[in-house]
Amino acid sequence: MEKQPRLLASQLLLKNSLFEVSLNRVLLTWKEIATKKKRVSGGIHHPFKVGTSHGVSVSEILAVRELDVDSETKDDGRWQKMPQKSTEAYPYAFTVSYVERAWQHRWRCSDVTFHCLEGALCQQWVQTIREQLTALTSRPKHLLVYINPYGGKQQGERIYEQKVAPLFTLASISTHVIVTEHANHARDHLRTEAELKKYDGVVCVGGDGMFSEMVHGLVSRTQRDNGVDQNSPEEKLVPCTLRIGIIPAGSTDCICYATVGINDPVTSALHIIVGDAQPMDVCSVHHNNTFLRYSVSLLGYGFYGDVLADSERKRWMGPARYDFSGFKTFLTHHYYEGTVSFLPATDILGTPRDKTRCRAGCFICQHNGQLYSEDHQPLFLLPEYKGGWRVIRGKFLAINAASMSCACPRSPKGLSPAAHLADGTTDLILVRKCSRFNFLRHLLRHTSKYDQFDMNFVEVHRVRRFRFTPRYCQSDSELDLRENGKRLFSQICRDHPACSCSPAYSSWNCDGEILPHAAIEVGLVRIKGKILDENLLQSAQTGVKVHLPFGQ
Ligand SMILES: CCCCCCCCCCCCC/C=C/[C@@H](O)[C@H](CO)NC(=O)CCCCCCCCCCCCCCC
Ligand SMILES: Nc1ncnc2c1ncn2[C@@H]1O[C@H](COP(=O)(O)OP(=O)(O)OP(=O)(O)O)[C@@H](O)[C@H]1O
Ligand SMILES: [Ca+2]
Repeated sequence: MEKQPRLLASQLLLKNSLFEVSLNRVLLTWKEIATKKKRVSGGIHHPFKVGTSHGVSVSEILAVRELDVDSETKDDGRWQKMPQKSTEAYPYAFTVSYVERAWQHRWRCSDVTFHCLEGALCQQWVQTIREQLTALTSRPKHLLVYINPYGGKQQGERIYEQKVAPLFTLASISTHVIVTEHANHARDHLRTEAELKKYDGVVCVGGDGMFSEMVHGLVSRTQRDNGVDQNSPEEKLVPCTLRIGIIPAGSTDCICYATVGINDPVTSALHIIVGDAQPMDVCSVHHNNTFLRYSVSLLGYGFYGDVLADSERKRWMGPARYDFSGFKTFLTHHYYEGTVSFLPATDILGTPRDKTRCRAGCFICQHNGQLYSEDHQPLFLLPEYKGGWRVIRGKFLAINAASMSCACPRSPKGLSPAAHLADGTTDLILVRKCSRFNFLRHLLRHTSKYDQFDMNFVEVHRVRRFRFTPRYCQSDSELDLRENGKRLFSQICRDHPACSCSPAYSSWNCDGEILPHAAIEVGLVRIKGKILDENLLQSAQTGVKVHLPFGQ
């Protein structure tokens, strides 16, 4: 790395030892200097350096503050005792709070306090570090925060107040906090009312459902403001300018886990404070040219649709509802007949079976995402383009489209471990009808190092678009799916009295929400605008940026 010119360098006291402390535009470093003298040839005494050098990147400094010179000082509501020696000889002090990397992708806030001989020097340090922080333009200063008090274990408000708000205050971030009063409160507020110009980002405290509300609110608002019709699957969307941060307080927290690597509120708050960003693929889901929803993680029909439908009735159980409904759905072992058509992504690097894992600054995302968002009309969108689409008919236990790995605490590697966060593709996983035993083997592999796709009843394709039509597709006005499903189920079973038939329809699980149609068309959202530089590319790829990178 190019050597940066020093902004400041001083000998300061830290925990009663003398340190050489130095700041340039990139790094703050401190290294201990021994106080005892070492005898060298010729009888000259030199101070010698001991201990290792410590360093923190300026981009990961959260705050700096001066301490009072009195022996007891009040700071941040906590009374602190100054070390005896420092108050005598080094009576001025400042504290730097910074990000420390802990175990398994966790980030923590650490403090280091340096003591100075003179007040002017102390102030110079504080002021210079503050200037460095102000120059970091990607950091948010004003955030709009939505808390779902009923997500996950219903701890959203407590998590925010105890773990997140103090960190935002420390980093001088002002917030406007809204505790939601009903489902879709955050979505509708973002879509219609929120004064978005006042903020540098929006934050949700909750699970994947809350994140989905933020995506729908922000994307819809941006399209409406720019006159874009979301009902047309071919329409390019205008990218959102605000980033979305997630503080995990849900049941699955798959978006958070798959982007940051852990569902830990403090880690997420620190990523938000330092202004980290990660673009994300968004799929649009349509039914007969009518827009239904966006999806960023899982679109699942069959197993995951049935688990969700059953678990919604057991919200009172909290996160355990998924295990209960998962077990029950596993035992029912329903399969569903239908046709899946898909457009494989042929022009890309990587496959769903390779060993690469998506990380912050992922090369594959940059390469493939760019291909997808460039301002030319891809061949497959031309009306005369017939080639390339593949059609598979069959009986499926599960049809899953994972636009990201969908890693979560239940499955740390996720539904599709090699899926990419922002490559403009989704991994379409087809699990055909098989025995319960084989399906259990497949499920179990999500929790181990073994490949869940290496089974003859499972196939996986990296796709740009796909369609699903259930076999017993009734008229397009299959609006009340559940009613139709029941009617059809009883009709089929009357036709085959001795069988243990599956119902004709499952439901689509779209990021944890049930969709009202079984027949759907899905495509990766394309974004308007030319790509001018790296930064624009980041947001242009996908339209949605979260505050969270992975792999640090
Ligand atoms: C034997 C253990 C096998 C464990 C297999 C675990 C695979 C787990 C894969 C999880 C994938 C999550 C994808 C994320 C989807 C989110 O957009 C969505 C909203 O939050 N969450 C869910 O729909 C929530 C979906 C939650 C699904 C949980 C499924 C649990 C299956 C349990 C099966 C037990 C069979 C036991 C037989 C003895
Ligand atoms: N005040 C509220 N009352 C009832 N429901 C709400 C409220 N605020 C938000 N919701 C809805 O609660 C649903 C679940 O929220 P959330 O995603 O935060 O938690 P979860 O479902 O437990 O977690 P996960 O999505 O990770 O499985 C969302 O669909 C959201 O629309
Ligand atoms: Ca993807």
